Amino acid sequence: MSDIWQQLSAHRAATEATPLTDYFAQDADRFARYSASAGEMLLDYSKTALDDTARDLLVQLAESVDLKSRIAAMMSGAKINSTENRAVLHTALRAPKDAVVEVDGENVVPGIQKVLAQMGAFATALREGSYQTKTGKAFTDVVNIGIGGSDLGPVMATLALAPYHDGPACHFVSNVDGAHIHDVLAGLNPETTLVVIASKTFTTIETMTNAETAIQWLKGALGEDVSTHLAAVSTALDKTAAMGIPDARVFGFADWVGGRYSMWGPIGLPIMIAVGPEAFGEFLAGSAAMDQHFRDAPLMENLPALLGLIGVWHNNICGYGSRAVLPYDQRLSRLPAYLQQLDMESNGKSVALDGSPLPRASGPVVWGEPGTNGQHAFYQLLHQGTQVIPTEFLIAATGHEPELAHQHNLLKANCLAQSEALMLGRSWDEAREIAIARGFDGVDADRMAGHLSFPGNRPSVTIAYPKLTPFVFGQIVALYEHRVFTEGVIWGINSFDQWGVELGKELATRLLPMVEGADASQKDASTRGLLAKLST
Ligand SMILES: O=P(O)(O)OC[C@H]1O[C@](O)(CO)[C@@H](O)[C@@H]1O
Repeated sequence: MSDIWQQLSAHRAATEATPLTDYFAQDADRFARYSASAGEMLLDYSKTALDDTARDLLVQLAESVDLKSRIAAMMSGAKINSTENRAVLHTALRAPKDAVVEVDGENVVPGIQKVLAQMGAFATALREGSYQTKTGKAFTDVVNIGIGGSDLGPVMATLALAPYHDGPACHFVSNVDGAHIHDVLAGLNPETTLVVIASKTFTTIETMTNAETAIQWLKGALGEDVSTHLAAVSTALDKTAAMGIPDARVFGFADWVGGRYSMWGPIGLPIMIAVGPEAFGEFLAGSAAMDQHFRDAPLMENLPALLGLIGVWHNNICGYGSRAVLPYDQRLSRLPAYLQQLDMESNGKSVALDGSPLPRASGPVVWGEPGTNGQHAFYQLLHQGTQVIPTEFLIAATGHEPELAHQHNLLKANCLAQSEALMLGRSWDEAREIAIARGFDGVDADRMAGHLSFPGNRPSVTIAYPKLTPFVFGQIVALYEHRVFTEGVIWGINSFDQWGVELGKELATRLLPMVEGADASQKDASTRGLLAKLST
C-alpha cells in the first residue's frame, strides 16, 4: 500500500504542470470517461487532474484496503465502530422491508419497520389534525429541540424538501444560547405547538436545557400537564420517561445508529411531519438506491467511492487541505453545514484504528455556501487566492418553479461558468489585452495584467441530477455518507466515533460554577482574565 502512495506522489510530481485543458485536448471522450452515474445522478470529475494512471492507482489503493469487504462488513452489521464496540447500521434504517440485517444474531429490520410505522401513524394523525392539542385543536407548529446529528439533518431536509412540505410548520432550536429558543418560541402559540425533544443520548446539555425551557413555556400557557404537547426521539427510553413524555410518543432507536447518520430513522420525525410518510419513504428509497450502488457498482463506476478517491487525491497527493461544497440549489443551503458534521466529526481523526498516529493527513476542512451567493462573497479567493481549494458543484436540470425557468437557466449558466473559469483561468497576455482595452498602457497595463489574470487549473467536480425530489435528496446525502466512509477506510480510521468532542464538554461543566462566581484561581491567566471580563 505504501508503494501505491509513493507511485501516486511520483505521478503527481511528473504531471503537476500539465494544464487541465491538455487532458481535454488529448482525449475527445474525456467527459464520458471521467464521469459516472448512479441512476439519473451524474458525477463529472473530468475537470480534475486525474488521468488514467492516477485513477488506476487510486482504485488500487481502494482495493488494497479491501473497500468492498469493508462496505459489506458495515452493511451486514459487523461491529466496525471498534472504539465503542458498535455496529454501524444507518443503511438498515432505509433497507427494504424484507432485508435481513443481523446484530448479535438478531434481525434488526422488523424493529426498524415497526418504529417507522409508528412514526408514520403519528405524523399522519398530526398532519390530519386527528391527534389534537390539549384544548382539542389541530397542531399548527412543531418545534424540534436537538443539536448536531439530532438537528442538522432535519433542518437541512425540511429546507431541501420545501416544495413537498404540506404538514405543520417545523421550527428548530439547537443552540444553548437562550437567544435561539427565545426567538423561535416568540413567534409561536403554545396552545397549538408540539415540542419534539430529539437526543440520541438524552443527556446533551444544550438539548436538556432547551427542553426544560420549552416545557416551562408550555406549562405557562397550558398548566402543569403538558404531556399532550411533547414527543421524544432517543435511544434512552428510561430518560424520556423521567422527563414525563408518554411512551406512546417516544420513538426509539438503537446505539448502532450514529448521531450524524440518524435522520433516516426517528430523528427524521420532523421531516416526516413536514412532508408526510410517503415523501419520507421516497427519501429513504433514494438513499437505499445509493446504498445498493455503493455496494454493487465496480469502483470505477462507483460514485461514492470515486468521490472519496478524488478527495484522497486532492487532500493527500495534491496537498489541498480544504474543500468547498457549492450547491447551486438554494434548497440545499444547509448541506455544507450538515457535511461539516458528517465529514469533519467522522474523519477529523489523528490516529489509526489501532491507536497509532496516522502517517498522512485525514479529513480536510469542509465548507461552502449555495451558489450564486458565494460568488459574491468568497469566490474571489477560489479564483485568485494563493491556496488551491477543490470545489464540488451540485446542480439540478430543472427547478420546481416552471414559471421561473429563466432563473433556473441563469443558475445553471453560473454553475457551469464557475467550473469553467476555475479550470481555464486567464493568461497574463490575455489579461494585458483586457487592460489595454480598458485604457491602460505601458507599465500600467503590465501592472493591471497581474490583477486581471487567473491561474486556472483549479479542480472541481460537478454532481448533476434531474430535480431535487425526495428520492434525489436521499441519494445525495447517502452519496456523501459513503464518500466519508470510503475516505475513512483508506486512511485506516474509525469514522464512527467522536472522542474529540469530549474535552470541551467536560471543561464547560467545570467552568460553569466559575462563570457563576466560584474560585477560578487554578485556571490559566487567559481564562481567568476572560472570566473577569465576562462577569456580570
Ligand atoms: O443526539 P445527542 O445525543 O443529543 O447528541 C447530539 C450530538 O452531540 C454529539 O455527540 C457531539 O457532541 C454528536 O455526535 C451528536 O450528533
